[in-house]
Amino acid sequence: MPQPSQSGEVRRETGLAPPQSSQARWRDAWQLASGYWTSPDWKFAWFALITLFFFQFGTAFILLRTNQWQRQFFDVIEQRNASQLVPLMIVFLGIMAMQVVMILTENLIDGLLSIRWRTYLTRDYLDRWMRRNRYAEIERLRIIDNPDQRIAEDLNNITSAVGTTVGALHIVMRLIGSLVAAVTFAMILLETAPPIRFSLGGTAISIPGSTVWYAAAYALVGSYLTAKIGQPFIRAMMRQQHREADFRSGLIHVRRNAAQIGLAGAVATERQALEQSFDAVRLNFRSVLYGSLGITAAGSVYDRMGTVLPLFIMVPTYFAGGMSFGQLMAGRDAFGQLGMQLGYFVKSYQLIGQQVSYFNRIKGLDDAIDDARPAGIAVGVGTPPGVVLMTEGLALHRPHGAALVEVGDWWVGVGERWALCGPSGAGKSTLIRALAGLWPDGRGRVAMAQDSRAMVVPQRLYLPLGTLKAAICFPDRPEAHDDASIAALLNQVRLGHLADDIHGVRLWQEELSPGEQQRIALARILLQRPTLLVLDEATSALDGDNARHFYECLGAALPQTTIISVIHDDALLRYHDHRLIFADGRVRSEAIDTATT
Ligand SMILES: Nc1ncnc2c1ncn2[C@@H]1O[C@H](COP(=O)(O)OP(=O)(O)OP(=O)(O)O)[C@@H](O)[C@H]1O
Repeated sequence: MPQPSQSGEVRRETGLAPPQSSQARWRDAWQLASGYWTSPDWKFAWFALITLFFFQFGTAFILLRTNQWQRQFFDVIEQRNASQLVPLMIVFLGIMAMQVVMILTENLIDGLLSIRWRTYLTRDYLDRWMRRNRYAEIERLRIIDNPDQRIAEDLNNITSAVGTTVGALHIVMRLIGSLVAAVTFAMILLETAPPIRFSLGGTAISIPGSTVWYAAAYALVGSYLTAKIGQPFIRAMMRQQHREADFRSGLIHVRRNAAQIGLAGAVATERQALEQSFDAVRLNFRSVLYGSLGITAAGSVYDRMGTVLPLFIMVPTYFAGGMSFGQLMAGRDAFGQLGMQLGYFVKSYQLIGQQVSYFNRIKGLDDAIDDARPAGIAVGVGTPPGVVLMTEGLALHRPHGAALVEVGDWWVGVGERWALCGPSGAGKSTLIRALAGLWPDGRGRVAMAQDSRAMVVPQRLYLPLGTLKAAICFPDRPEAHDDASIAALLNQVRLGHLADDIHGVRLWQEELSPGEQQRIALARILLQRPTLLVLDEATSALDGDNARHFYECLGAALPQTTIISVIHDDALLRYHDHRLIFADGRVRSEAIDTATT
């Protein structure tokens, strides 16, 4: 049964995680968000942060000036004073110009900060995800779903400033701006607000600033109700992201295996599986939709009420001659602004909910990266003279602890050629992974000679995107080798017909047959000239003649190279001098009499 990790995220097959405590959630979010401000880019980061912070005061100042302007404007109308209209219009244009300049500058800084922050986080996560083979380990154990989406999309959504998603910093800045503006408008309202008078137990009580209190109460009640209405929406959003990601990875899986699915006549089955996966998206979308409708309804009632409620509250004072028409209109604007700023939470509830789910998913990735268990199998360097590879007390386990095969002590001498034989599933490929340091489950030790240059060739070769030359030279850069030697190699491995195409950029992994890919592997080996070569069924797709040619090329070109190869075909035993036989969870070694094979 998969267990929840520290973040509460569980392995994908169990679905959504139980909710985290809000304290832990805030701590994790803080850790993720704060790193950039102490990174090498800290000067720009702080410059942008401080500038954006002060811009919030600038925005509040502009809102204040607009409010004062409204008051003057409506007073001029009440007094029918036409001569003041032109000067007021000029002031209005000035305020508007200031506002436009501020918005543009703020957007520019926001955008630059967003991409630099994202760059920092993306590099950090790529480093940590790929360091010490964590990315392969996460896939091998299927710890979390879609780490790619978390790095590409969730980090973008957290740091974003422009576009459809409003990022975390943007929301924080708007909250600060709202607070500053709320204080400013509370001061304006205080100017004209009559006190609230009532008697308590015979004592007359007077609280100054009635309108301010009404606006604050209005915003708090609105925020509370929206928070309540919004809770199911957040849960539905988190579910939606998981399901969207599953649907997308299903599509990618079908695309990658298109030919195999067609050959198996399984198009209808796969189509149905995709439909089911999309059904999960579709059904949950209803919850997202109904949740967002609830929030939208709450938001629009809140907005509408905010425009008339202050008039009903202040009109009695106006009728009693306690304020001018301009003050009434400016008071209504101030009430609306105060309510809007205090109630930013109302409007931003969806955004905060989305951010919480992005942070949670990134935290899940963090846990998966940091969740590295101590390796049971130690891999090191240093062997006795004449030994190129050795194991000591090596036992291989399955990922969840069950024993797979007991290898014990095994020494491979310089120049020896070992065949690893045994039934399917006995653990031959797992031993090779352990030798390469990619299988930590088990106990014992693997050591390699200090000066050895090892190369591991799996059954299915990895061909990077790009030219055929890049695929042959990999992991070297293509420029490291000249075209003529690559063409000669292609001839040597019986792929001479591709020699004119080495600069063609194509999907070589899809285009070349498995047997051709195994001959590309041979070309790579001849180019790299390793001192220790480990082959895992590297000729499984070749016909008998080409498989023999493969080993004969190795024998001729790399006579000193030590070779360990997993084989199923006894006809290839003649190219080896020892074999390691896997049977019943153990191994035994024996010498091969090459004269009789
Ligand atoms: N990532 C993994 N997660 C869980 N089990 C695994 C994983 N990789 C391998 N195994 C299991 O370990 C066992 C040994 O697999 P391995 O690939 O080493 O066998 P093999 O001897 O190379 O087989 P074959 O000859 O068919 O290639 C198998 O039962 C396999 O299911």
